[in-house]
Amino acid sequence: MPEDLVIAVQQLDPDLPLPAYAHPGDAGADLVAGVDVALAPGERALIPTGIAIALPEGYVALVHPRSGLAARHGLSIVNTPGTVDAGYRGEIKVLLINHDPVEAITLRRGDRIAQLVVQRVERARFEPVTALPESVRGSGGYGSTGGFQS
Ligand SMILES: O=c1ccn([C@H]2C[C@H](O)[C@@H](COP(=O)(O)OP(=O)(O)OP(=O)(O)O)O2)c(=O)[nH]1
Ligand SMILES: [Mg+2]
Repeated sequence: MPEDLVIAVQQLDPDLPLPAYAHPGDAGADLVAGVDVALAPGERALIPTGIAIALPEGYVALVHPRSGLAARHGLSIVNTPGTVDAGYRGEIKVLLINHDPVEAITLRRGDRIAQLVVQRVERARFEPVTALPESVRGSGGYGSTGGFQS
């Protein structure tokens, strides 16, 4: 097993847990809501998680929705996946949205609302050119290979 990457976490709200993996091998560490929330159908809200982190340079943390909450309640994240930059030292927040057309969603402080995926990331230098190298796909996109059968 590779060694864990150690990430410093500041607990802005000491009663809330650190991000935690539910199982060995999980990619996402669960984040909890720092407050009670009620979301009407279609409503969104920026929810604090009670933590701030210091990612090492060369890493990013992505805030992903939890699939169970999405499937059962229509709960997702507006800007999914949210991007936590390595230099960010503020509180991690989650921009939740209730996609259910009729049911409100009620969440309690401490409920697991999202998951944080830590990844290595490249820093690019964007270099202007007059022509790009050719590729098999070329400029085809947005359904150029077809869609559903129906
Ligand atoms: O789901 C998210 C997304 C972002 N952030 C924090 C960390 C990130 O480093 C910072 C800025 O995010 P982003 O770059 O996506 O937002 P922006 O609208 O471009 O703001 P800025 O101008 O501050 O970069 O906000 C979160 O806490 N949760
Ligand atoms: Mg930005």
